[in-house]
Order: sequence, then C-alpha cells, then structure tokens
Amino acid sequence: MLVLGLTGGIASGKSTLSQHLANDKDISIVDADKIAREIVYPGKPAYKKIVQYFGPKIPNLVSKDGSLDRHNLGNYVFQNKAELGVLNGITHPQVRWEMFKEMIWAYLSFKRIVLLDVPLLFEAKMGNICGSIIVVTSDHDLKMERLRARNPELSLEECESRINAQMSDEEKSALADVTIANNGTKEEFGNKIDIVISTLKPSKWWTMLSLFPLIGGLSAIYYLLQRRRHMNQIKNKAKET
Ligand SMILES: CC(C)(COP(=O)(O)OP(=O)(O)OC[C@H]1O[C@@H](n2cnc3c(N)ncnc32)[C@H](O)[C@@H]1O)[C@@H](O)C(=O)NCCC(=O)NCCS
Ligand SMILES: Nc1ncnc2c1ncn2[C@@H]1O[C@H](COP(=O)(O)OP(=O)(O)OP(=O)(O)O)[C@@H](O)[C@H]1O
Repeated sequence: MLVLGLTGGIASGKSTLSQHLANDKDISIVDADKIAREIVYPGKPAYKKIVQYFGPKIPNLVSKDGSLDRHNLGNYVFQNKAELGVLNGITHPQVRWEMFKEMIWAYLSFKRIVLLDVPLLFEAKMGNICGSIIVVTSDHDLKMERLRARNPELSLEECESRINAQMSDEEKSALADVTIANNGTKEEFGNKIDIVISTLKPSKWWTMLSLFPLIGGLSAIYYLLQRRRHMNQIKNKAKET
C-alpha cells in the first residue's frame, strides 16, 4: 500500500482533489481537517482542554449548543502564533492517533493507496511516513477569491492571516514529489489528478505483497502464544508427577 501525502495552502484545492478520488475503490482517504473537527466535539478530552485554556481569553468561545465557536477560536489563534502553537499542541497528538487507526484499517482493507489529506503535513512533521507527497498550489489571488467565496464570514484580513499561518507554496513544493497547480477549471484540475494517480498507483500484486509483514507478525505472535501454552502444560505435568 502506498501512503500518499496530500498537502497545500488553505483553499488550494486539497478537498477538491480528495472528492475527485472519492469513488475510487482502491483509495482510502484520511481527512485530517475532518478528524480535527471530530476530536473537539463537546465532552471530548481536547474540547475540555481548549475550553479550559482559551475560555478565559476568548469571549463567546462556546456556542449556545455547547460546541466550540470555530470562527472566534480561528480568528484568535491565526493572529497569534504562540496561541496557535498551544492549540496545535492540544489537537495534533489526537489527530495523529486517529489518522494512524484509519491507516491501519486501510491497510487491512487491501487498499492500494491511503491518501493523507493534511494541510500541515510538513509543519507537523508527517511527511516522513509518506511514500510519496503531492502538493496542490494555486495563485495567491485565486486562493483569496476561492476562500472568500467558500467562507463568506471571513474578512479580507482574516483570510490573509489564515494564509500566512502556513508555509508558502514554494516551500511546500520544494519538499514534495509532485506539485499540481490548480489555477484552471475544476475539469483541468481533475485531468491532472488522474494522470498523477495513474502513475503512482501500485499494482494489486504489490499491495498483496505488502501484507506479508502483517501476516508474518501475526504468525509470530500465534507461535509464541502456543509455545507458552505448551511450556505451561509441561510445567504442570512435571508438578503433578
Ligand atoms: C482554528 C480552527 C478552530 C478554525 O476552524 P475553521 O472551521 O474555521 O477552519 P477548518 O478547521 O475548516 O480549517 C480550514 C483550513 O485552515 C487551515 N488550518 C487549520 N488549522 C490550522 C493550523 N493549526 N495552522 C495553520 N493552518 C491551519 C487549513 O488549511 C485548513 O484546511 C481549526 O482549524 C482548528 O482547530 N485547527 C487546529 C487543528 C489543526 O491543526 N487542524 C488542521 C489539520 S491537522
Ligand atoms: N479549479 C477550481 N475552479 C474553481 N473553484 C475551485 C477550483 N478548485 C477548488 N475550487 C473551490 O475553491 C474552494 C477551496 O477548495 P478546497 O476546499 O478544495 O481547498 P482546500 O485546499 O481543501 O482548503 P482548506 O485547506 O481550507 O481545507 C472550494 O470552494 C472549491 O470548490
């Protein structure tokens, strides 16, 4: 199975790329943004920590229904690097753990590719676990235009501070294996994605071979358990005689 990293700046087109591949049965998509939203549902450990730390600093951090007001929290942390670091420190370990579980599931489901859609793939040092990395780029003005259309509640300054909270496209591209520019139509973007994926997708045989270490590991555990049982039986017999 190929662990394929997908990253890029805010509103560059990562989710659009993932959606384009959503119906491909050989690919499992792990969406870090979705996981990051789920681990802060009311009552979850990360939720409690965020409310405890940011509650006294951000008015109206918690909405009437008890959920976090993500707009208020975002505005606060994207204007303050140190506070963004605190939020990352609370959320990232759990995001990593949930991603790891989804990756194991993809491995056991014979997927040929597990696609890790992670905006902060390099910042969170997750690039090392990827066999290959795709970076999606788009021009700054297009990003702003798409971001404002998708999130009309954000002001121009808020959009800028979100873009500036991440590494630049150039820095990300330098660390990637493949860069896909998303400056044209969605159709053009889709065609580029298909070409890249068809060259990266491992064969079915390779996918089956990659299960060998798992089968080997499980066989070794089974052998050791059987051996322990056998030794205990011998010990018990020796005691009886
Ligand atoms: C700050 C929060 C509350 C803002 O929520 P909001 O609903 O407005 O945005 P959403 O979560 O949909 O993220 C939108 C985009 O913002 C960018 N972004 C999100 N978190 C971060 C971050 N910590 N640093 C830089 N950029 C970020 C990403 O490009 C992401 O795709 C939220 O993004 C958050 O909890 N971030 C911390 C967790 C995290 O790092 N998530 C990213 C995946 S690991
Ligand atoms: N080629 C395109 N033409 C027109 N609109 C596009 C194109 N690509 C993406 N978009 C739109 O731009 C917006 C941002 O794209 P998308 O959500 O895929 O970015 P993202 O990188 O996942 O963003 P984020 O980091 O915030 O999660 C979406 O509303 C999407 O529909």
